Amino acid sequence: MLRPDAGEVMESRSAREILAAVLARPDEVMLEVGAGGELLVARLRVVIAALLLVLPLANAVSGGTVRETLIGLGGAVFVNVFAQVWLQLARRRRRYRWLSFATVAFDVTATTAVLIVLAFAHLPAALNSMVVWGCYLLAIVLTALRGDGRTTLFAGALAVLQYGAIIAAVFAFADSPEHLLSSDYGAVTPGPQVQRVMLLVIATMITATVVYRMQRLVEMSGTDGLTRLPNRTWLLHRMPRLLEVASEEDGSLSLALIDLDHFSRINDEAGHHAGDRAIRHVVEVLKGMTERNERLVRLGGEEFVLVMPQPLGTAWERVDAIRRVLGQRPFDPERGNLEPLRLTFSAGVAASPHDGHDLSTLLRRADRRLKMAKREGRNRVIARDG
Ligand SMILES: Nc1nc2c(ncn2[C@@H]2O[C@H](COP(=O)(O)OP(=O)(O)OP(=O)(O)O)[C@@H](O)[C@H]2O)c(=O)[nH]1
Repeated sequence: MLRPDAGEVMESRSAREILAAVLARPDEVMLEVGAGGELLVARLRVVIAALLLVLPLANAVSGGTVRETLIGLGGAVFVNVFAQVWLQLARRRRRYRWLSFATVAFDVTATTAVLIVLAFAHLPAALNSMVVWGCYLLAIVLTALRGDGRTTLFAGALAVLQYGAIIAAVFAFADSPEHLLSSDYGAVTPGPQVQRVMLLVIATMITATVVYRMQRLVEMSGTDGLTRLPNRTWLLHRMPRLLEVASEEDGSLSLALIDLDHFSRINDEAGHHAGDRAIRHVVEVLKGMTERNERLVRLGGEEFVLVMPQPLGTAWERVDAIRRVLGQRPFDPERGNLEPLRLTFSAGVAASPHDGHDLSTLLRRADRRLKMAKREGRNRVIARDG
């Protein structure tokens, strides 16, 4: 039977499942991607804030009142100070879980604050200034870079609530219809305001869909198609953070490079399809033996990595126990009169901080030990050089 590929699984999700995915905390790889997005948004905010400083000066030069210029300048300085604070916090990637919610609240509320200031100067400006209102849309759309559907829905809900409150307040404060007429901004009427609120809702839905799609693509790019295990991309994205956490907690992190022995023989004798099934059989056994805090990754071909939050000695014992269990569970090729085949693997283990502090050093060490295990006759696990 053909397995549906990841793309088909993605398409067949119900609306409720999609909503649940958008509301869920993103996976670790997506959080890493989102932290990069937060930093990008923070840098963009610094540039926009710096441009805002020019506006009050332009107002002064073009004959604006001193009061207007000072209010504008005060607002621009306020936004610049916060933009710098958000940038410094975003540089400490993923240190603060609340950061993206705080920055989203800031972006939306800063827009609302400007509309309120405009309302005090000229009531219709609060509801008919397209440029400032457009900042709500920007705040919502930019949440796509954070890759977290929860911040998108938060931005949308906050924008709708705050703008809805401004609409209610403006209509409540306008004593007569003339108060809602402006030569610069036109007439303020309820119809277009409802449309604007609808546009905010639509922008939120579109952005949430983009986030959902991005999350699924990242998930697919980090998943191996044959075994559904995390793949090399996942390892490259995730390991630096896992190593960082282990070092912060003064713990060890071990990595076992596992390579099936004489696997080409299975392909030669039983065929490529049986080879695929043999790989899935091995993965089933390995997955059955791994614990909740361990991660099994398919690096490529018949090569796997097992990541364990254990020191070197314990990790060696774990992998050797898995090796013995695999030896007791032969693979049935279900073809002709071929007997069940006993599959074995060789493995090299390396650990942080014992053997190194980064992924490439650990992989190099583990590979050296794996090669030694192959040379010494296969079906063994080696955790030390020489
Ligand atoms: N069926 C199948 N075969 C694969 C897959 N990926 C890699 N292989 C095969 O795995 C075999 C790996 O062969 P080698 O790297 O020479 O090593 P080996 O035969 O396992 O021998 P040693 O590693 O030296 O013990 C090749 O025949 C590949 O075609 C896969 O996804 N499916």
